[in-house]
Amino acid sequence: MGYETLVTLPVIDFSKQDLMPGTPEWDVLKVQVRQVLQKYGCFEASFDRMVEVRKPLFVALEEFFGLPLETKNLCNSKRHFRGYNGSKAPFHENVLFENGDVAGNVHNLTNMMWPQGNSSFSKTLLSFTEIASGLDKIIRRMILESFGLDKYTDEHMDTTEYNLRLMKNEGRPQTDEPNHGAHYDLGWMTVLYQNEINGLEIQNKDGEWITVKPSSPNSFIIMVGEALSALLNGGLPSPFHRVMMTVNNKTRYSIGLFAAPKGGYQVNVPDELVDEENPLLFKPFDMEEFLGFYKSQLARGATAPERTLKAYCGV
Ligand SMILES: O=C(O)CCC(=O)C(=O)O
Ligand SMILES: [Fe+2]
Repeated sequence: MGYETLVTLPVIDFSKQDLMPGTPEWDVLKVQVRQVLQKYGCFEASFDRMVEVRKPLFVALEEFFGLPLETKNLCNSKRHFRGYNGSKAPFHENVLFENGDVAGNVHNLTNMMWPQGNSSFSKTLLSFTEIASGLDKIIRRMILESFGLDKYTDEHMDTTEYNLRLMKNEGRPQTDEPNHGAHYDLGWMTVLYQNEINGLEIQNKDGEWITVKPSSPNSFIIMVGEALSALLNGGLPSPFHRVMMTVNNKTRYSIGLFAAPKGGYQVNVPDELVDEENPLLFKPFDMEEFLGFYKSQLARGATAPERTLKAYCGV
Protein backbone atom coordinates (compact mmCIF):
# COMPACT_ATOMS: atom_id res chain seq x y z
CA MET A 1 0.00 0.00 0.00
CA GLY A 2 2.46 2.66 -1.13
CA TYR A 3 1.85 6.34 -1.23
CA GLU A 4 3.43 9.13 -3.15
CA THR A 5 6.65 10.75 -2.08
CA LEU A 6 6.03 12.95 0.89
CA VAL A 7 8.09 15.98 1.79
CA THR A 8 5.84 18.02 4.06
CA LEU A 9 2.30 17.15 5.05
CA PRO A 10 -0.49 19.00 3.25
CA VAL A 11 -2.56 21.28 5.51
CA ILE A 12 -6.37 21.45 5.46
CA ASP A 13 -8.11 24.12 7.52
CA PHE A 14 -11.22 23.04 9.46
CA SER A 15 -11.54 26.28 11.41
CA LYS A 16 -14.79 27.43 9.87
CA GLN A 17 -17.54 27.30 12.46
CA ASP A 18 -20.58 25.13 11.77
CA LEU A 19 -19.10 23.11 8.96
CA MET A 20 -22.25 21.24 7.85
CA PRO A 21 -22.65 18.31 5.44
CA GLY A 22 -24.22 19.35 2.15
CA THR A 23 -22.80 22.90 2.17
CA PRO A 24 -20.35 24.08 -0.52
CA GLU A 25 -17.62 24.57 2.15
CA TRP A 26 -18.10 20.97 3.26
CA ASP A 27 -17.84 19.63 -0.28
CA VAL A 28 -14.64 21.58 -1.02
CA LEU A 29 -12.93 20.16 2.09
CA LYS A 30 -14.28 16.68 1.36
CA VAL A 31 -12.52 16.65 -2.02
CA GLN A 32 -9.26 17.82 -0.44
CA VAL A 33 -9.47 15.23 2.35
CA ARG A 34 -10.02 12.42 -0.12
CA GLN A 35 -7.20 13.50 -2.44
CA VAL A 36 -4.66 14.00 0.29
CA LEU A 37 -5.50 10.80 2.19
CA GLN A 38 -5.43 8.75 -0.97
CA LYS A 39 -1.89 9.93 -1.60
CA TYR A 40 -0.44 9.94 1.91
CA GLY A 41 -2.87 8.39 4.41
CA CYS A 42 -2.31 11.42 6.63
CA PHE A 43 -2.47 15.19 6.71
CA GLU A 44 -2.30 18.21 8.97
CA ALA A 45 -5.68 19.58 10.05
CA SER A 46 -5.64 23.08 11.46
CA PHE A 47 -8.52 23.73 13.81
CA ASP A 48 -8.75 27.00 15.75
CA ARG A 49 -10.87 25.44 18.51
CA MET A 50 -7.51 24.38 20.02
CA VAL A 51 -6.59 28.00 20.81
CA GLU A 52 -8.08 27.94 24.32
CA VAL A 53 -7.25 24.34 25.17
CA ARG A 54 -3.62 24.25 24.09
CA LYS A 55 -2.07 25.88 27.17
CA PRO A 56 -4.04 24.03 29.86
CA LEU A 57 -3.52 20.80 27.91
CA PHE A 58 0.26 20.95 28.11
CA VAL A 59 0.05 22.03 31.75
CA ALA A 60 -2.05 18.89 32.35
CA LEU A 61 0.41 16.62 30.50
CA GLU A 62 3.39 18.09 32.40
CA GLU A 63 1.49 17.70 35.63
CA PHE A 64 0.70 14.03 34.98
CA PHE A 65 4.14 12.97 33.77
CA GLY A 66 5.76 15.02 36.55
CA LEU A 67 4.16 12.79 39.20
CA PRO A 68 6.42 10.30 41.03
CA LEU A 69 6.79 6.94 39.32
CA GLU A 70 5.02 5.15 42.20
CA THR A 71 2.01 7.40 41.71
CA LYS A 72 1.91 6.89 37.94
CA ASN A 73 2.21 3.15 38.50
CA LEU A 74 -1.07 3.26 40.45
CA CYS A 75 -2.70 3.40 36.99
CA ASN A 76 -1.77 -0.27 36.70
CA SER A 77 -3.16 -1.36 40.05
CA LYS A 78 -6.73 -1.71 38.87
CA ARG A 79 -7.76 -3.97 36.04
CA HIS A 80 -7.21 -1.49 33.24
CA PHE A 81 -6.40 -2.80 29.82
CA ARG A 82 -3.05 -1.10 29.62
CA GLY A 83 -2.59 1.78 32.00
CA TYR A 84 0.77 3.47 32.47
CA ASN A 85 3.92 2.29 30.73
CA GLY A 86 7.15 3.85 31.91
CA SER A 87 9.47 0.97 31.04
CA LYS A 88 11.32 3.14 28.50
CA ALA A 89 11.25 6.32 30.61
CA PRO A 90 12.54 8.99 30.25
CA PHE A 91 12.78 8.34 26.51
CA HIS A 92 9.19 7.23 26.22
CA GLU A 93 6.30 7.04 28.68
CA ASN A 94 2.62 6.77 27.95
CA VAL A 95 -0.71 6.17 29.55
CA LEU A 96 -3.50 4.50 27.60
CA PHE A 97 -6.74 2.86 28.66
CA GLU A 98 -8.24 0.64 26.02
CA ASN A 99 -11.84 0.08 27.07
CA GLY A 100 -13.35 2.79 24.88
CA ASP A 101 -14.70 4.84 27.79
CA VAL A 102 -12.72 8.09 27.69
CA ALA A 103 -14.87 9.99 30.21
CA GLY A 104 -14.80 7.12 32.73
CA ASN A 105 -11.08 6.62 32.27
CA VAL A 106 -10.25 10.31 32.67
CA HIS A 107 -12.35 10.35 35.83
CA ASN A 108 -10.63 7.23 37.22
CA LEU A 109 -7.17 8.45 36.25
CA THR A 110 -7.75 11.81 37.95
CA ASN A 111 -9.01 10.15 41.14
CA MET A 112 -6.11 7.69 41.21
CA MET A 113 -3.47 10.38 40.68
CA TRP A 114 -5.02 13.11 42.83
CA PRO A 115 -7.30 11.62 45.51
CA GLN A 116 -7.86 15.17 46.79
CA GLY A 117 -9.22 16.08 43.34
CA ASN A 118 -7.91 17.88 40.24
CA SER A 119 -10.88 19.10 38.26
CA SER A 120 -8.83 21.25 35.88
CA PHE A 121 -6.92 18.12 34.76
CA SER A 122 -10.04 16.11 33.93
CA LYS A 123 -11.86 19.11 32.45
CA THR A 124 -8.94 19.86 30.13
CA LEU A 125 -8.59 16.27 28.90
CA LEU A 126 -12.33 16.08 28.25
CA SER A 127 -12.32 19.40 26.36
CA PHE A 128 -9.50 18.08 24.20
CA THR A 129 -11.42 14.85 23.59
CA GLU A 130 -14.52 16.75 22.62
CA ILE A 131 -12.65 18.87 20.05
CA ALA A 132 -10.59 16.00 18.63
CA SER A 133 -13.57 13.62 18.37
CA GLY A 134 -15.63 16.35 16.67
CA LEU A 135 -12.87 16.75 14.10
CA ASP A 136 -12.56 12.98 13.67
CA LYS A 137 -16.29 12.64 12.99
CA ILE A 138 -16.24 15.40 10.37
CA ILE A 139 -13.31 13.81 8.57
CA ARG A 140 -14.67 10.23 8.67
CA ARG A 141 -18.06 11.42 7.47
CA MET A 142 -16.34 13.17 4.55
CA ILE A 143 -14.38 10.02 3.75
CA LEU A 144 -17.48 7.79 3.72
CA GLU A 145 -19.33 10.28 1.52
CA SER A 146 -16.44 10.50 -0.90
CA PHE A 147 -16.49 6.70 -1.32
CA GLY A 148 -20.28 6.75 -1.91
CA LEU A 149 -20.91 5.05 1.44
CA ASP A 150 -23.26 7.69 2.93
CA LYS A 151 -25.87 5.10 3.80
CA TYR A 152 -23.46 3.40 6.21
CA THR A 153 -22.54 6.59 8.10
CA ASP A 154 -24.90 6.15 11.06
CA GLU A 155 -23.96 2.51 11.58
CA HIS A 156 -20.26 3.42 11.22
CA MET A 157 -20.44 6.22 13.81
CA ASP A 158 -22.57 4.16 16.22
CA THR A 159 -20.06 1.31 16.20
CA THR A 160 -17.06 3.56 16.91
CA GLU A 161 -15.32 3.96 20.25
CA TYR A 162 -12.52 6.26 21.36
CA ASN A 163 -9.37 5.80 23.40
CA LEU A 164 -7.03 8.51 24.63
CA ARG A 165 -3.26 8.19 24.99
CA LEU A 166 -0.97 10.68 26.73
CA MET A 167 2.71 10.56 25.78
CA LYS A 168 6.04 12.03 26.83
CA ASN A 169 9.27 11.54 24.88
CA GLU A 170 12.76 12.80 25.51
CA GLY A 171 15.82 12.88 23.25
CA ARG A 172 18.06 9.84 23.46
CA PRO A 173 21.84 9.76 23.45
CA GLN A 174 23.29 8.89 20.04
CA THR A 175 21.25 5.91 18.89
CA ASP A 176 19.21 4.79 15.94
CA GLU A 177 16.50 3.41 18.17
CA PRO A 178 13.18 5.23 17.94
CA ASN A 179 11.46 6.49 21.10
CA HIS A 180 8.21 5.03 19.85
CA GLY A 181 8.84 2.10 17.48
CA ALA A 182 7.59 2.11 13.88
CA HIS A 183 3.99 0.93 13.50
CA TYR A 184 0.68 1.32 11.74
CA ASP A 185 -2.20 2.60 13.85
CA LEU A 186 -4.81 -0.12 14.18
CA GLY A 187 -8.22 1.53 14.31
CA TRP A 188 -10.27 3.81 12.04
CA MET A 189 -8.43 7.05 12.54
CA THR A 190 -5.92 8.80 14.81
CA VAL A 191 -6.09 12.45 15.80
CA LEU A 192 -2.69 13.51 17.21
CA TYR A 193 -1.72 16.73 18.89
CA GLN A 194 1.78 17.75 20.03
CA ASN A 195 3.71 20.54 21.70
CA GLU A 196 6.28 22.52 19.70
CA ILE A 197 8.87 19.72 19.82
CA ASN A 198 8.81 17.62 16.65
CA GLY A 199 9.71 13.95 16.49
CA LEU A 200 6.90 12.16 14.67
CA GLU A 201 8.19 10.65 11.43
CA ILE A 202 6.19 9.14 8.59
CA GLN A 203 7.69 6.80 6.04
CA ASN A 204 7.19 7.81 2.42
CA LYS A 205 6.92 5.35 -0.45
CA ASP A 206 10.67 5.49 -1.04
CA GLY A 207 11.21 4.25 2.51
CA GLU A 208 12.50 7.60 3.75
CA TRP A 209 11.47 8.89 7.16
CA ILE A 210 9.96 12.35 6.93
CA THR A 211 9.74 14.45 10.10
CA VAL A 212 6.29 15.94 10.61
CA LYS A 213 6.52 19.66 11.34
CA PRO A 214 3.07 21.06 12.07
CA SER A 215 2.72 24.52 10.54
CA SER A 216 0.59 25.94 13.36
CA PRO A 217 0.14 25.35 17.10
CA ASN A 218 -3.52 24.66 16.35
CA SER A 219 -2.79 21.75 14.03
CA PHE A 220 -3.62 18.10 14.49
CA ILE A 221 -2.03 15.26 12.59
CA ILE A 222 -4.68 12.97 11.15
CA MET A 223 -3.71 9.40 10.24
CA VAL A 224 -5.73 6.61 8.66
CA GLY A 225 -5.63 3.42 10.73
CA GLU A 226 -5.57 -0.12 9.40
CA ALA A 227 -9.25 -0.80 10.15
CA LEU A 228 -10.39 2.13 8.01
CA SER A 229 -7.98 1.18 5.25
CA ALA A 230 -9.47 -2.34 5.31
CA LEU A 231 -13.09 -1.13 5.44
CA LEU A 232 -12.37 0.86 2.27
CA ASN A 233 -10.88 -2.27 0.66
CA GLY A 234 -7.46 -0.61 0.60
CA GLY A 235 -8.89 2.63 -0.84
CA LEU A 236 -6.81 4.73 1.58
CA PRO A 237 -3.33 3.79 2.85
CA SER A 238 -2.44 3.68 6.55
CA PRO A 239 0.91 5.42 7.14
CA PHE A 240 3.86 3.66 8.79
CA HIS A 241 5.21 5.99 11.48
CA ARG A 242 7.41 6.29 14.57
CA VAL A 243 8.75 8.87 17.00
CA MET A 244 12.48 9.58 16.80
CA MET A 245 14.25 12.20 18.86
CA THR A 246 17.85 13.28 19.25
CA VAL A 247 19.50 14.25 22.50
CA ASN A 248 19.30 17.95 21.62
CA ASN A 249 15.54 18.00 21.64
CA LYS A 250 13.52 19.26 24.58
CA THR A 251 10.67 17.20 26.01
CA ARG A 252 7.98 16.27 23.54
CA TYR A 253 4.45 15.91 24.86
CA SER A 254 1.78 14.50 22.61
CA ILE A 255 -1.74 13.24 22.98
CA GLY A 256 -3.65 10.97 20.63
CA LEU A 257 -7.33 10.25 20.30
CA PHE A 258 -7.90 6.90 18.59
CA ALA A 259 -11.22 6.13 16.92
CA ALA A 260 -11.74 2.40 16.40
CA PRO A 261 -14.47 -0.15 15.69
CA LYS A 262 -16.10 -1.39 18.91
CA GLY A 263 -15.24 -4.94 19.91
CA GLY A 264 -17.96 -7.43 18.95
CA TYR A 265 -18.83 -5.51 15.78
CA GLN A 266 -17.95 -7.23 12.54
CA VAL A 267 -16.25 -4.94 10.03
CA ASN A 268 -17.20 -5.84 6.46
CA VAL A 269 -15.96 -4.26 3.24
CA PRO A 270 -19.15 -2.80 1.66
CA ASP A 271 -20.27 -4.51 -1.59
CA GLU A 272 -20.07 -1.13 -3.34
CA LEU A 273 -16.25 -1.27 -3.13
CA VAL A 274 -15.80 -4.76 -4.57
CA ASP A 275 -15.93 -5.65 -8.27
CA GLU A 276 -13.84 -7.41 -10.88
CA GLU A 277 -11.24 -4.68 -10.96
CA ASN A 278 -11.25 -4.33 -7.18
CA PRO A 279 -11.33 -7.81 -5.65
CA LEU A 280 -12.06 -8.16 -1.94
CA LEU A 281 -8.84 -7.63 0.04
CA PHE A 282 -9.98 -8.25 3.62
CA LYS A 283 -12.24 -10.87 5.16
CA PRO A 284 -14.70 -9.63 7.81
CA PHE A 285 -13.02 -9.03 11.17
CA ASP A 286 -13.76 -8.05 14.76
CA MET A 287 -11.39 -5.39 16.16
CA GLU A 288 -11.16 -7.06 19.57
CA GLU A 289 -10.10 -10.35 18.01
CA PHE A 290 -7.61 -8.56 15.79
CA LEU A 291 -6.15 -6.84 18.88
CA GLY A 292 -5.73 -10.27 20.48
CA PHE A 293 -3.83 -11.45 17.41
CA TYR A 294 -1.76 -8.24 17.38
CA LYS A 295 -0.74 -8.62 21.00
CA SER A 296 0.18 -12.27 20.69
CA GLN A 297 2.26 -11.47 17.62
CA LEU A 298 3.93 -8.63 19.50
CA ALA A 299 4.66 -10.93 22.46
CA ARG A 300 6.42 -13.43 20.22
CA GLY A 301 8.51 -10.67 18.63
CA ALA A 302 6.75 -10.56 15.24
CA THR A 303 7.78 -7.77 12.83
CA ALA A 304 5.42 -4.89 11.95
CA PRO A 305 4.15 -6.57 8.72
CA GLU A 306 3.46 -9.77 10.70
CA ARG A 307 1.03 -8.00 13.00
CA THR A 308 -1.05 -6.11 10.45
CA LEU A 309 -4.71 -6.59 9.59
CA LYS A 310 -3.50 -7.92 6.25
CA ALA A 311 -1.60 -10.67 8.05
CA TYR A 312 -4.68 -11.33 10.19
CA CYS A 313 -7.51 -11.36 7.65
CA GLY A 314 -6.08 -10.45 4.23
CA VAL A 315 -7.57 -12.40 1.34
O1 LIG B 1 3.73 10.82 19.79
C1 LIG B 1 3.34 10.87 18.63
O2 LIG B 1 3.26 11.92 18.00
C2 LIG B 1 2.93 9.61 17.90
C3 LIG B 1 2.34 8.55 18.75
C4 LIG B 1 1.80 7.38 17.99
O3 LIG B 1 2.17 7.10 16.89
C5 LIG B 1 0.74 6.54 18.60
O4 LIG B 1 0.43 6.75 19.78
O5 LIG B 1 0.20 5.66 17.92
FE1 LIG C 1 0.80 5.67 16.01
